[in-house]
Amino acid sequence: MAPAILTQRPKILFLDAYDSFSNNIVALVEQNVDVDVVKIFIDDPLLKGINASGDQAAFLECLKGFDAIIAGPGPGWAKCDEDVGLMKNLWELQDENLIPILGICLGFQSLCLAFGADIERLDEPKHGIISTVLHKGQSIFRDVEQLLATQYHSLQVKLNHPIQTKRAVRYPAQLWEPTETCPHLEPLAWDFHSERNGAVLMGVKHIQKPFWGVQFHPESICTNDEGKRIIQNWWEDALAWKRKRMFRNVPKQSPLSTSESLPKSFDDFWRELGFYNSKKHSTTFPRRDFTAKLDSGTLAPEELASLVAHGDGQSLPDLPPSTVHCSTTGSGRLTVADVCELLDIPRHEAIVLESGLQSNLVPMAVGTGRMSRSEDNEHSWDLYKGLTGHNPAPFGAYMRMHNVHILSSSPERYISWDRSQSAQCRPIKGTVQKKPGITAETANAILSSSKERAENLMIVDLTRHQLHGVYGSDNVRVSQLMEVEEYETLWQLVSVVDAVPSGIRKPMTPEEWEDPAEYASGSGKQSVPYLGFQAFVESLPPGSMTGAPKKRSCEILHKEEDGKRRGIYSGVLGYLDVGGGGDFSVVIRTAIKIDSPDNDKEDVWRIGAGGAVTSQSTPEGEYEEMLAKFQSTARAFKPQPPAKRISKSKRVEIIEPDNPQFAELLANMRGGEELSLDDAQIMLRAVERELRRRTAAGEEGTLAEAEAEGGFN
Ligand SMILES: C=C(O[C@@H]1C=C(C(=O)O)C=C[C@H]1O)C(=O)O
Ligand SMILES: NC(=O)CC[C@H](N)C(=O)O
Repeated sequence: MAPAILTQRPKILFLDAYDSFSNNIVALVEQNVDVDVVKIFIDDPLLKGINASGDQAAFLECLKGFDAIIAGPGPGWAKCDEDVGLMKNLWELQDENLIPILGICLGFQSLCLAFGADIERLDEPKHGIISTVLHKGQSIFRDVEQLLATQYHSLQVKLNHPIQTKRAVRYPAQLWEPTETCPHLEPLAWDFHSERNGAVLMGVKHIQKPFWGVQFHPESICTNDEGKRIIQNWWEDALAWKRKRMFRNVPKQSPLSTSESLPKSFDDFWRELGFYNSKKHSTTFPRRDFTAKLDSGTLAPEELASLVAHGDGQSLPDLPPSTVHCSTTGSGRLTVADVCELLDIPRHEAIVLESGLQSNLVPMAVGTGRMSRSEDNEHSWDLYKGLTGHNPAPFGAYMRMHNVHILSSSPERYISWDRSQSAQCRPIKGTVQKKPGITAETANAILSSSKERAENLMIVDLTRHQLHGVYGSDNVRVSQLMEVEEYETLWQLVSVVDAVPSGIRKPMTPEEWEDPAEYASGSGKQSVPYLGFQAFVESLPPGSMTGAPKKRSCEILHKEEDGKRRGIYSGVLGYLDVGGGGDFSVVIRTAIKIDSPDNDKEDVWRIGAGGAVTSQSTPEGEYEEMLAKFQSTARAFKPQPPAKRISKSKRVEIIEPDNPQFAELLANMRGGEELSLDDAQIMLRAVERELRRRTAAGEEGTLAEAEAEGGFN
C-alpha cells in the first residue's frame, strides 16, 4: 500500500534582526494561520557561512525547506549590511528560487531599498505611537477596515512619490501608483499622522515578485485586530502565488495595468480608504465636505490625514506634541548646596547627587548619602521601616548580608511565578510626582499622553516578546494595560502581562489549587519544566530599565556609561521558594550601603534613579522625573521630625459606666471589638451626661484636667 503522504504543516522562516518584538510576530502568525514558524537571527552562523562561501546552491537549498519568509523588524539601518544580514540576499533571489516574503519594519525598508527606494530619517520619530493608517483595501489590505497600527521606527521609505516630494497628489489614483524611481513597488498604505513627517509609506507590494511589506507592527498589543487580517491576507496571497507558480502560466502584467481606475462613485472612494466593513453599510460622512475636494483631484497630506483621522474633512486635530530635540547642554551636575536645599537636609548629612544627562540618552543619577557611622545594624532596619513607612511599596525588600544593606521600596514587579509555572510581570512606565496642583485627574491626564503611553506600550510589547519566547504563542495575555496606580509620592502607569503554560488552568482561589500531575515533580513523575525560572533568566535585565530594542539599547547604555557597573540598581531582587515558585522586583527606589573596614567614620548610602527617554521626552521633564524618584527614597534619610507624642490630655478617657449599655460597650471595646457608629453615639451620650453632671456639681475644668488629677482610668 502506498505510504500515506504526511502533509507537513507549512513552514515559515522568520529572520530576526534582534528586535524586541520578534516573538510577538511569531505568535501573531502561529495564532492566525496554520503554519509552523522557525526563527533564526539575521547573522545565523550556519546560513551566514553558507552565504559567505558564495555557495548560493546551499543557501537556496536551506530556503527551499520553507513555504514563505518573514523579514522581521530590528534596530539599525537597511543600508547597513550588518543590521539586515541575510535579509539582503532575499531580494536578489532569481526567478526559479523565488519564495513569498513579507517584510516588517526594517524588513519592509530593506525590501524597498532593494527596489530603488531611499531610506531617510523621520522628522518626528514614531516609537510606541498608534495611528490610523490610510489604505486602499487592496492586496494584503483587502477586507481590512479602519486600521489602527502601532509604529516603532525612526526611518522611512522614500519612493520619490509626489505626495512625498510635492506634498500633493492627484487623488486617489496617483497615491497608489508606483513611481518612476521605484516602478516595481506599488504603494498599499500611507500614514499622515504627523504634519512634520507628511506622508509616510506604510505598505507596499512588488508588482511582479511575491514580496510584500508593512512599516508598522501588526503584532503590537495596540494594533487593532485588522493586523491579524493583514497577516491572513498575506498568507492567502503567498499560497495563491505558489499555486500559480506550479502552473507557471502567470500572465505578465505591466505596472500600469495594476493601478486602480479612478473610483466610479463616492462609495468606491470610501471603500478604497477601508472605511467600509464587510457589511458594506453606506457612507457615514457628509458628502458636501468632499465633493469639491474630490473634483479638484488634488489633496495634500494634511487633508488626507483629515480623511483618515475624522473622515469628515474637518480640520486636523491637535497634532501630538512635536518632537523636542533632546539636545542637552552637557551633563547636569547639582551642587551639594542645591541638593541640600532641594531635600531640605543639613549640609553635614549631604547627599551628593552626581547625574549626567547624556545627549539623547537615559538620564542617570546615583545619589550618595553620607551619614555618621551607625553604631549597630539595627540602624539600617530602622531606616528601612522609615523608608517603607513614608513610601509603602508592594515589592519592597530589606536585605542584610554580611556588610551589605539593601533597603528597597520598589513599586515594580519584574516577574513572579507559582508552582504551576504561571508567571506575571508588572512593568511600570510613566511616572508623575505628587505635588501641590497635581490632582489625580491631572496625573491621569499626563499619564494618558502619547509620550507616557508610548513608553509603557514599548515595554508591554517587550515583555510579551520575552514571555512568548518561553511560554509559546498561545499562552501570554495582557491582563491590565496602562492603568494608573497611586503610590505615596508618585502616580505610575502600570501594565500586567500573564503567562500560563499549556494545559494549566491558573488557580484563581486556594480551593482551585491542585498540584497539576504533569507538573508535579517527585518520583516517577515528569520533571517540572521550570518555565517561570527560565522566563526569569531570559528576561534579564529588566526591560523597563533597558528600553527597546533591548539588545541595541543595552549596547548603547554600556557604551555611554563607559561600561561602569551599576551595581544592584536596575537589577532584580527577590526569592525562589522551595515549591518551585519565585517573585522578583525591579531594583528601583532602593538605598544600598556596603560597609567597608577602611571607613568607620560614616555610612555611605547610594540611591540610583533614572527615567525613560523616548522621542517625545524633554531633558527637563526627565530630569524632574528622576529627582522625584530619587526623593521618594532619599526622604527616608532626612532627619525625621520627632515622632508626635500624643499628649496625656489628648488620650481618650474612660468614664465610669453609668448605664448597662455603656458598661457593655466598654467591655466589648476592651475585648478588641470594633466601634460601630451606634457604639460611638452611646459613647458620645455618656460623655455629654458626664459633662452635664460636672456642670451641675459645679466641678471646675474639663475632662482632660480631671484625667490629670487621676480622676479617671
Ligand atoms: C528608572 C527608574 O524607574 C523606571 C522608569 C519608570 C518611568 O520611566 O516611569 C518607572 C519605573 C521604572 O521602570 C527609577 O526609578 O530609577
Ligand atoms: N522596528 C524597526 O524595525 C525599526 C526599523 C528602523 N531601525 C527604524 O528605526 O526605522
